[in-house]
Amino acid sequence: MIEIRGLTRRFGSFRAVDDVSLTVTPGKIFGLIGANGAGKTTLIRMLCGLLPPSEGSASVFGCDIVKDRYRIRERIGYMSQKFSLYPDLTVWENLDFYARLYGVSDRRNRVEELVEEFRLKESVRRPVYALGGGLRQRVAFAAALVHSPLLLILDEPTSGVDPLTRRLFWEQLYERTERGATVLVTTHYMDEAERCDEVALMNRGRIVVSGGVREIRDRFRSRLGERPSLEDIFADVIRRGGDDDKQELG
Ligand SMILES: Nc1ncnc2c1ncn2[C@@H]1O[C@H](COP(=O)(O)OP(=O)(O)OP(=O)(O)O)[C@@H](O)[C@H]1O
Repeated sequence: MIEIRGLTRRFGSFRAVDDVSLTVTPGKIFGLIGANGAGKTTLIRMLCGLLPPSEGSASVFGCDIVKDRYRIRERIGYMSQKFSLYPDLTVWENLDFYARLYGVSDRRNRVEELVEEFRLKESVRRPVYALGGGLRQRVAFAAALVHSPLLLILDEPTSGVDPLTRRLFWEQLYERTERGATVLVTTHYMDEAERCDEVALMNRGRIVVSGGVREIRDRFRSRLGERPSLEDIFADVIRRGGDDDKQELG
């Protein structure tokens, strides 16, 4: 679904993303984990065709992120950290706007479906500026799904939202993957990392651990005990300088 080979993005001499290679398997939830400034958003913006790479290459749905960027953008559902909704429009108008933008054929039905799924019924006539943070995130998530994309790229969708909304988000992500979609999600919540099928930990622009959650745990078992948490594993790798885990643990 996503193939990344040696992707690098420099800002001046600073490498925000540094020689990243990754594969995201179709139908899975892939978690990109890392502290603030690790390079997650920069990597995602390149994958969405919003920022050209300095070096390396990547493909999404087999489309090149530079040459075919417009085709990629049409086919993914991207929820950025930045506020993507129109504050003066109502919830319904925002969803309808995005449905129109993506050429959704039965707009009314699709918007109604999303209102139902994201429990927005009471808020449909309210302007977005008047909504609380959790509700706004729900609307932004619904907007990213309006064209039923097969790939969802979500940049910290649960940052600052209430526990109920977080649960709703995760239920939605499981449901989407069950229906065949693929999800790439960034987070710095470790409990959310544990909910993913596959994860990659980013530190200072580089991927320092990646793989299936179970497989990563197995790799670290001898070193960190019977059932190490991802938090223990990530803390251990970063403490030891990041890049050396593969050489040391094989
Ligand atoms: N346009 C830019 N110009 C210069 N530096 C940038 C630019 N965009 C990002 N950076 C720098 O690149 C680094 C990685 O930023 P990025 O936003 O990708 O990190 P992140 O892991 O997504 O963190 P956060 O969770 O805070 O968004 C940071 O040090 C940031 O200051």
